[in-house]
Amino acid sequence: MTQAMLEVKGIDVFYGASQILFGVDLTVEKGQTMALLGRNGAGKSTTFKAIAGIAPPRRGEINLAGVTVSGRKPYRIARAGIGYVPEDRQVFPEHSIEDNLVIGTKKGPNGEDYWTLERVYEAFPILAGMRHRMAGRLSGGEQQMLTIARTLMGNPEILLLDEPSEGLAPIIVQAIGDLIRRLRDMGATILLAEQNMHFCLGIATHATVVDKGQIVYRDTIEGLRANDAIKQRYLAI
Ligand SMILES: Nc1ncnc2c1ncn2[C@@H]1O[C@H](COP(=O)(O)OP(=O)(O)OP(=O)(O)O)[C@@H](O)[C@H]1O
Repeated sequence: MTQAMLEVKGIDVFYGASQILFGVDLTVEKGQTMALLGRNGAGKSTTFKAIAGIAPPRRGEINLAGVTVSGRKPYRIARAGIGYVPEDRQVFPEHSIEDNLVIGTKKGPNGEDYWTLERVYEAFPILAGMRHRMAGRLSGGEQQMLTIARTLMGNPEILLLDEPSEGLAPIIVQAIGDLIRRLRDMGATILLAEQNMHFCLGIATHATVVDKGQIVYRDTIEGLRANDAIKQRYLAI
């Protein structure tokens, strides 16, 4: 049996006294692009925050390549190989694109150094063309790309993308989609949270649906595409 890259096992997450996640199970195998779908407020971002160690689960555990990472501080989880790209694009605005990328440079947990400045510029030609521009002067879509690129510079084992298409113009959404597809085709392991199911249908290989803090469905993306009942019930199309 192949070992899962990411295994979320029965996590309960609370914000203060309110329980937000109820026994969430989620598995991502190496090389999969898993879409985590659900309505606004369903618990997608909270699941990501739990994995990244920002909202530590009260029960359950999270394993990366068989090693338990839940309970560690966020920086140690990042160092273990979880590359988390939060919803709010976080760039260093007073620094150039190139400086932002260099700041993110790190070998992977097993010494991997596939992602170098050169390779990132190859994958993100739009960033290469303006490498000396201040990050604060980029558009929202360009900042989103820079945040993804900077996270890749840390050579993560798995990339967590929280609603990368949110608030962006359709043409930029398409460019971000093309980029994620390229990463997928290179064999990257990706967990992608989205409200926009249509965006995921052309990108993801698998889908998990969360509703009211519980997992209600998991299948291949083809399975989801063919399942009108699930789409209507949980994804409001
Ligand atoms: N810091 C917080 N304190 C209390 N409740 C919160 C907090 N953050 C989120 N919630 C609540 O947790 C639930 C799940 O939110 P979450 O952000 O995980 O949903 P989501 O599926 O990512 O939706 P969105 O698309 O809006 O980001 C919502 O009911 C939300 O109101």
